[in-house]
Amino acid sequence: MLKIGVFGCGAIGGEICKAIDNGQIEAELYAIYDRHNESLDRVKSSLENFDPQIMEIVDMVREVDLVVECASQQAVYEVVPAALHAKCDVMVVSVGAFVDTQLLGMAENIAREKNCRIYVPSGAICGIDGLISASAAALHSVTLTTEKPPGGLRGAPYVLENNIDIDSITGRTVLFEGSATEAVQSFPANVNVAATLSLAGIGFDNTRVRIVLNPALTRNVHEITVEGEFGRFTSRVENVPSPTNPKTSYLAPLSVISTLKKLTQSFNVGT
Ligand SMILES: NC(=O)C1=CN([C@@H]2O[C@H](COP(=O)(O)OP(=O)(O)OC[C@H]3O[C@@H](n4cnc5c(N)ncnc54)[C@H](OP(=O)(O)O)[C@@H]3O)[C@@H](O)[C@H]2O)C=CC1
Ligand SMILES: O=C([O-])CC(=O)C(=O)O
Repeated sequence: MLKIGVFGCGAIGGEICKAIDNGQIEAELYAIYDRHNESLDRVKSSLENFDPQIMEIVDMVREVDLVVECASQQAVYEVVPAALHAKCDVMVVSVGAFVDTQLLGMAENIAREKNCRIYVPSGAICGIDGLISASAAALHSVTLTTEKPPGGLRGAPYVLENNIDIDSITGRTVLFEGSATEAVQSFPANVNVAATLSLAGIGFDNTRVRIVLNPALTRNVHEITVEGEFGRFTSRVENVPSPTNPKTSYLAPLSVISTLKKLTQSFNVGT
């Protein structure tokens, strides 16, 4: 049975652990880690069938077959090289870290050398399957409009650096327009989806991103438009936010769970 380690036990990590524990994913939850003991305790007490060991990443990668990073962009720098050097596969959720071309190149090189896999789930967006299919021919443009209520954007570096008082904004307001490169650096915990789109499509510099604050919303909305030789598609998802982290949509952990299920199933549907 696939031995999994989960690095980061917040909104996403907690759901993944539960899905392994209740048998939705046929794997062993071998190890977990988080920098907060309360998060580790919360996850452990939610489990009925597994009693994972708490392990720092250096020890975790020696024991498991796959590490799931669901912590932060900063954690990707620690988790991905450690896993790959130890010949351990890795699934990355804080995908925005891959805007760093040195990190991305290094990860690809080590993975090739060690014959390991790096998995990036679709996360909180719909349409990655179509974009990947379309990318087999020429792509002309990829754009993402992310629209969130204040809780989904509060605390982002861009908001803090520009002294934007998001709680005083009463109407729908475009906060940011630019490349995915700038977007994932300015909103590292809000638009990792822009990085996933960039990696699947035409790269970080060519993927256009608009971030909109909408106090009237209760959901996190991501709308994607792709144009290319195949034609044109638009996908729109109205995501229920996670109860413990309003920045994170519930679809994100579901996407990780489904990607993990794919690894353990013999029959797989979708691009
Ligand atoms: N690809 C996608 O579509 C999506 C990606 N994400 C990203 O996924 C990641 C996880 O999201 P979510 O579960 O909601 O986040 P949470 O904040 O709920 O949980 C993450 C946990 O990991 C901890 N953590 C962060 N960095 C480290 C580290 N270096 N070492 C140890 N523990 C660490 C956090 O601590 P602390 O609070 O102190 O940082 C927190 O306890 C985030 O980076 C988020 O931006 C989210 C939604 C969609
Ligand atoms: O969960 C979402 O809606 C998107 C998100 O936070 C991210 O991509 O970082």
